[in-house]
Amino acid sequence: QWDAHFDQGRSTIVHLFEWKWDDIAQECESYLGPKGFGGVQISPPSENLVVSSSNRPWWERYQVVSYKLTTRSGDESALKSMIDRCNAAGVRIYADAVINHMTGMGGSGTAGSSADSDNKNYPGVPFGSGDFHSSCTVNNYQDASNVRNCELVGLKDLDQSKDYVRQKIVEYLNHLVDLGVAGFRVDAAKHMWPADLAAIYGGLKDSKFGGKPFIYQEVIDLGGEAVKKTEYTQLGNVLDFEYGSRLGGMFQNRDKLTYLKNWGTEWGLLDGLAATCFIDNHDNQRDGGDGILTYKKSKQYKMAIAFMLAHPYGTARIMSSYDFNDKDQPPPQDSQGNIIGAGFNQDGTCTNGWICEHRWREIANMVAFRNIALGTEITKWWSNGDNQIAFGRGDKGFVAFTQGGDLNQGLETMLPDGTLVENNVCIHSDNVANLYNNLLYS
Ligand SMILES: O=C(/C=C/c1ccc(O)c(O)c1)N[C@@H](Cc1ccc(O)cc1)C(=O)NCCCOc1c(-c2ccc(O)c(O)c2)oc2cc(O)cc(O)c2c1=O
Ligand SMILES: [Ca+2]
Repeated sequence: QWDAHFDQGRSTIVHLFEWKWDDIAQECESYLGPKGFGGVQISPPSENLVVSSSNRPWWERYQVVSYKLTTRSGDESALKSMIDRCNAAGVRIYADAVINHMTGMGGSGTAGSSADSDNKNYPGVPFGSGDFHSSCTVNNYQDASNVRNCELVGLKDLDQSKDYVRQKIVEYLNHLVDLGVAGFRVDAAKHMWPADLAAIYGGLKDSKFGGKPFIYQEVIDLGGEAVKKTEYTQLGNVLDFEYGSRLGGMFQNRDKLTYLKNWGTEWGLLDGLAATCFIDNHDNQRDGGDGILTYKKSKQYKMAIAFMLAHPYGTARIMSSYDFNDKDQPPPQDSQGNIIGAGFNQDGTCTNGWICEHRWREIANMVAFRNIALGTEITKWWSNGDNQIAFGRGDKGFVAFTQGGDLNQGLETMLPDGTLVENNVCIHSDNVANLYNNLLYS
């Protein structure tokens, strides 16, 4: 459950948030495969409530109505076709699995199923009131039972201790394994008991790539709560929210870059073998506060992403967003509520309101850097004791970062003599000229 099943020489996941299946298939073949991406995290493929009242907000995809595979991203045949095309391009697919709850609102879903949330009745599965916890509210993060056994913001809370509930969830996840997914991002894992998740993961078929599907669990733990991220690491990987929070601070001058010399578990991060790391995600890029770097602060964001991809720690995931101003804003859509996918400029950047961070040169090239450096450790760490650092990865690559003015320094590397195939990349932040070298040697 800790193995992402990446194709040989690939290592990074991109979250193509709210993309349609047909567009993902095309992106796998035309960009992600050729550029060496390892996998795509897709939005929840399960039927969700149509929330017209708020103009189809992004979070409607987390309002589960049934496990039927029809959403605004496409239907089951489009999903199957996309998975096959991406796997053929060397790009794995990880499905966002929303299995803690069902929608907290009544109405109908993207596959036409009805949801009667007041009576906890979801005929599309089917689930009935006996399959849910009582309707207490999650309101005390100091009480682990409250967090697991009550309703998160009104979402009806499934009781995964029940055999029937486990069976329906396992059936859903195994259906996706049959379609060829390589694993799952487990939404709101913090709100489910590790023992129940263990039983569910235990029921999963082996992936088509051999061994259990890759599991990476969303456990929002920034310290101070009863539920700990370490409770889930023996079940699979865990998305470490401290990673993006701490690194986002470092690349906003919160502290001196020199302190990144021991970046990893000494900073309170999970063991790298159990950690899926990221700078921002679909939720905290909207309401994570200023400490979370996003595409909106592109200079610092690119530096933080570059550091994440240059450093050997964890399994890296990058966010690919659409532009938004208010936190509920839906993906680009037409008047009928159909998602309008990205278009592409001559230079490969995206149009139609999509940011496509994964196509930014500095990010895409560092995805390649990470692949080239696989299996190597940090070598030749250098710092000026303040806000300038540099390090190599074995004899495969070398990077330098500065938040303290131009870096004029001879740097010792283990790189063989060779020709520079990528020139320097200068990132000019608001205050000082930052230079980070993205040196790729053939
Ligand atoms: O902002 C949102 C949605 C956020 C969200 C969605 C998916 C995620 O994976 C996530 O991490 C957050 N939702 C809006 C709108 C909303 C949605 C549903 C609802 O019943 C009420 C309001 C909102 O204002 N939500 C309240 C604050 C965010 O509280 C949510 C959390 C959450 C936040 C902080 C935590 O420490 C934590 O453990 C859980 O997880 C969700 C998971 C879901 O699967 C669906 C959800 O609606 C939510 C979710 O509302
Ligand atoms: Ca729960």
